Amino acid sequence: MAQYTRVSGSVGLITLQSPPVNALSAAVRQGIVDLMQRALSEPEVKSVVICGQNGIFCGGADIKEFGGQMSGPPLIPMIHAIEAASKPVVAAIEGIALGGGLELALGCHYRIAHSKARVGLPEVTLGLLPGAGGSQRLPRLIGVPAALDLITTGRHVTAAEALKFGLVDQITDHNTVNVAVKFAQRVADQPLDARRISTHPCLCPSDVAVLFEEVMQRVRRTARGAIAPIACVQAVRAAATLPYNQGMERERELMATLFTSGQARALQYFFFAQRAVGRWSMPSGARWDTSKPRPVHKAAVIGLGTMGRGITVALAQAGFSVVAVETQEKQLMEAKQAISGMLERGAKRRGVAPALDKINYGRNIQSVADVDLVIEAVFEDMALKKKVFQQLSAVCKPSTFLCSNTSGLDIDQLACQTRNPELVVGMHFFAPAHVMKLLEVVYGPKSSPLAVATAMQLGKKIGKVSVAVGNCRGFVGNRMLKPYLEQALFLLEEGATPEFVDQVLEEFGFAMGVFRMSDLSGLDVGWKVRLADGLAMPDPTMGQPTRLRQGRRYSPLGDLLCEQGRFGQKTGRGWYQYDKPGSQVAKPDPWLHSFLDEYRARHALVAHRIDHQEVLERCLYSMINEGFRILEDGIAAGPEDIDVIYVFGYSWPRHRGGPMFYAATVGLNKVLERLEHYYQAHPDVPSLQPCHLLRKLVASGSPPIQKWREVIKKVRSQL
Ligand SMILES: CC/C=C/CC(=O)SCCNC(=O)CCNC(=O)[C@H](O)C(C)(C)COP(=O)(O)OP(=O)(O)OC[C@H]1O[C@@H](n2cnc3c(N)ncnc32)[C@H](O)[C@@H]1OP(=O)(O)O
Repeated sequence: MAQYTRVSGSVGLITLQSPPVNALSAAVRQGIVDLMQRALSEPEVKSVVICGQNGIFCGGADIKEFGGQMSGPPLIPMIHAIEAASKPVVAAIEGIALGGGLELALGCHYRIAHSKARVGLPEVTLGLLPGAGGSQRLPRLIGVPAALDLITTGRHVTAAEALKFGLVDQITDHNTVNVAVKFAQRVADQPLDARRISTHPCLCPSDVAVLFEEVMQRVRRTARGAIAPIACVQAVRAAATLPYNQGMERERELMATLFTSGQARALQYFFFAQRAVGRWSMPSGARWDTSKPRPVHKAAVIGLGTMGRGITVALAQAGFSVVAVETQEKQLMEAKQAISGMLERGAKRRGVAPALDKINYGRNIQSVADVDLVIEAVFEDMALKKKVFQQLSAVCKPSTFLCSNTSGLDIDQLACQTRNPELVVGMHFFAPAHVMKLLEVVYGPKSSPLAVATAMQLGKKIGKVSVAVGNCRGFVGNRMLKPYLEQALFLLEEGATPEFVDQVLEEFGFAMGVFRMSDLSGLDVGWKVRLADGLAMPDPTMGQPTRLRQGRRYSPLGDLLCEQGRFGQKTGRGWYQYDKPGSQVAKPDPWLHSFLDEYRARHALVAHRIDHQEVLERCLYSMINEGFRILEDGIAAGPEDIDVIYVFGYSWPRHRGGPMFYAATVGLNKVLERLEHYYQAHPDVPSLQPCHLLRKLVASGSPPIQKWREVIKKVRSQL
């Protein structure tokens, strides 16, 4: 909807009204069309101002409308009509002008923005391009290089930056609508021809062809298979090389391809999934909207290794007072230096003062007595963590929340060490903790909704996308990673090379294939866990068959590498070789290939040709199958939780929506059929056995992902 009022006698004020972000729904578009006609037909009205209610100009097209039949007046002619109007039209931009919202403003003759407003064309993040003339008007207004930057990245810019670009005409600290109304009065009689951006020439730098080539190469390199960024470059190239009308035609063609693409569907699903994870629930029925968090003013971090340092930085940067504890003097000094460096670099990037004074360092756990929340980040060892939790429980005030940054240990066992187990939750950060967006908030059987709500809110305050998950080995992310890693090793045993497996996964869109990723993380991390679990055998003569554990197939390949001291990048050798320890450039290693040949010969394994399809299906479907088990067990409340965890924590390509959305795209019956096929071929690999929920969903006619929760609920109620 939109509302019309006449202000100061001669200005027609059109206010967009569509909470929460005044998106351009069919009703809003109809309102704009009707009210523009009214303003133009009223002789007393000399100029028009367009604004949005509640301090928000416009969040762009209504994304909810994209899935269905589009109705109402289309955006392009609506914006053309505004630009062609015979009376000056001024956009009063408060809050945000994004996507179609900014395109609407670009159709206006003038743009006045509040100093706190942000503008941008984020369509690329939804698998689209600015298809309402934005790709043609923006380069005409601010030049090709700046337009390419904004359109291919989708980044939001501040009003100050927008003014520098010439994207807005004026910024104000006062009431933007009042300022815009006065401005509209002043320009009422001004000629409009020069204000119609579509009539401007597109000014290009002399080396524009080189610029497009460079940008296209960069975009292809970073897009990981996403098509929208490439189409964005093509659209801006059309603006730079074609007359406006032909450029618009090219924009339309490119948009038509994107609009119906699977990638756009995946990205739009992901947009809503990201927001859905904030509406968490627990199997007990506790929910985000009925559980109030308690404010946290002062926090503590125990253990200043890599994770503890990152967590301390994240907390301090968000304005929390932090007590950072490390019992070893040398470690403490090193950590202090590293944390200060991280804070200084971060502050320099953001143009603010480093939050060094937010942190108090200490070696004594007694110093956390008065904090509201503690995040334990000591070494991943249950006995050590239990000891720390006992100490914390004795030292801290009774109301302190005690959180563990474990990546997969049992939260309940830690809770049992404390006086108030209901205040214990897991807060699983991802390395580097001050950079990575994901936080798994893990509730155990005793965790209270208050503790979950508080950890979720803290996560939000430090800029994380927080997902509440249940307590099980590896939680969601690492639990699903296990079958994926396992399949990758089995593929090596059967004839593949690390390079081939990685190439297939990287072509799929992962930032790194499984072996390059393992080399980066360090092969010794998983090895230590397997040793502790009695899976990796330090001595091969100890009796267990080498490739079998508890009746299941097991690959000792990773253990054998570690026994040779090959821990990955840090030792200069792992699944690949590196020029020197710490180097990041992975090169195929002939030693490893001979090692695999010898290994296969020793175990009478006949290498066979493994193709792309087999690598993808075995690695991804085994992981997806575990995802269905996680849903069945109630560890994740819905598929969105899993997808958000995988995109933000495990570099799953966002334009494929996440593993569960991908399964829906492939077709659940196909995933089931292929898992059955592989399970038949490998009956000693239980992770390939299709789980009950997957079968149930297929039997229910493979409903769309938005309806899975209903089936999950039924399956759980039958357990
Ligand atoms: C014909 C095709 C033309 C396409 C051109 C386009 O315009 S495409 C759309 C371009 N616009 C965007 O990409 C903006 C998307 N929105 C955001 O980036 C953010 O929501 C925001 C506007 C910056 C606000 O962020 P904030 O953190 O304050 O709130 P939320 O993100 O939680 O959003 C609040 C609720 O609003 C819903 N919502 C936001 N934008 C849209 C939108 N464009 N269409 C529909 N709904 C939108 C969002 O889903 C939240 O709803 P909940 O029900 O609360 O989850």
